[in-house]
Amino acid sequence: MAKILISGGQPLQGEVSISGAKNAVLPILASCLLADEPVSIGNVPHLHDVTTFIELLGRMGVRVVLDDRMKMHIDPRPENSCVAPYELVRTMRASILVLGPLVARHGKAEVSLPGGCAIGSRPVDQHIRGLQALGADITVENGFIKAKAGRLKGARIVMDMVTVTGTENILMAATLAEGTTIIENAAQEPEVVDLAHCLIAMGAKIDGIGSSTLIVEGVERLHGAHYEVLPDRIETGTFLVGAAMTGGKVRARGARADTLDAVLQKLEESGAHISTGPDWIELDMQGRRPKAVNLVTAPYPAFPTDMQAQFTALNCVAEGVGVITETVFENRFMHALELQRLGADIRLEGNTAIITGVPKMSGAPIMATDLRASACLVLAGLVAEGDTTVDRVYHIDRGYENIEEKLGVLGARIRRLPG
Ligand SMILES: CC(=O)N[C@H]1[C@@H](OP(=O)(O)OP(=O)(O)OC[C@H]2O[C@@H](n3ccc(=O)[nH]c3=O)[C@H](O)[C@@H]2O)O[C@H](CO)[C@@H](O)[C@@H]1O
Ligand SMILES: C=C(OP(=O)(O)O)C(=O)O
Repeated sequence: MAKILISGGQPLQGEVSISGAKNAVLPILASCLLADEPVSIGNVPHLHDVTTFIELLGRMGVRVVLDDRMKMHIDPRPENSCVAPYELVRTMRASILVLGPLVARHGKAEVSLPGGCAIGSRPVDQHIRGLQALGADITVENGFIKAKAGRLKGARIVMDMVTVTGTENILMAATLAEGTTIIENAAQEPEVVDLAHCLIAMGAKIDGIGSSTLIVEGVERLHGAHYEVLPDRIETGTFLVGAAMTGGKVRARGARADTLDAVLQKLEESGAHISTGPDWIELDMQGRRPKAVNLVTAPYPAFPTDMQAQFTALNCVAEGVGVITETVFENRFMHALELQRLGADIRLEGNTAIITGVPKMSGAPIMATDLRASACLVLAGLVAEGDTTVDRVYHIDRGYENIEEKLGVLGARIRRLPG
């Protein structure tokens, strides 16, 4: 299994370009199943999850071609199967996003239950309930969600909790339903907004984008379109935290500051100087050690759970005591044990981590348990004295494009050791 080796101690300095957002491109790829013409997508990140999603679309007979300008062309027309098999779904939860489009356009879908993962149980009851409200007949049998429907019918759906992919699945299905669908307590994440804009480019009628109430007027068909994916706010935040932890100065190019308010606010609280432009964000720590920050994760626009692990790493080497509370997933502190192996002082109390910053951590072999945990361990390796090897880096490849190359350009001493 490949590992990443980091020799700590170098401040991150320079410019890094930000890739398209994983959590936007995956629902956008799923939305192509709704169209009856080819769709092209730009700013597609090279990620393991994208490859898996393309394989999943391929199993459904969808043709996906990458042109020489790195635009992806997706032709959904030769559909011949509506099954998302376990071996693909189990490696990527976002596979559940084919459920809404398949049932809306083809009136049938069989999607393997995604199951639990390292960060929590992650049920899909809200996806199922929402699609049932639109008229789909859904059963769960032999580990598969089996859905059948005629043309879906618009409905008012109040989500029990804010769910990102749940909102996306229902939103996509509602675009082809007859009549009006109102989704209350909808997720407001920038990736949901990006999906809505892509659906509009394909001919959907959606109001309330970016708010907690989405109103969808169903249309007969969605047509082809071209869409450019939003820059990845979590990748951006990860590099900025790296700069803050190492006392460095980094400019993230192709980044969107307006999607990162809560994160930038916490970085400023940690002592960083932040400047922004229309498509860049610069963080300057001026060689200082960060100050510890307190934060609570919650749905957008509050602090994102996908940045929690990275800030846990920052607090490990900060001045003072930082308290981090995770409210979105029930088991998202797996990185704490690994950080302790590097010498971090972390006390876990239920869904809260109390972190007392230490002046120095020291390198050790550590193991990634999930995507953002692996990013946090790489960041910790950048400041730990000596060598850190992070094992199971396949997690990081799910969501970060060329992370070791990008960090290398910023001056980190990092390389991949083949498995
Ligand atoms: C591909 C993608 O976009 N992944 C993101 C998405 O995951 P994902 O969409 O899976 O996360 P959700 O927003 O659905 O989860 C939020 C909470 O709702 C619960 N829940 C969700 C659905 C449901 O039917 N029932 C239920 O109980 C979950 O267990 C969790 O506690 O949003 C998360 C929260 O911002 C991010 O961490 C993930 O990176
Ligand atoms: C949890 C994440 O992704 P996923 O929902 O795809 O597991 C993430 O991006 O941090």
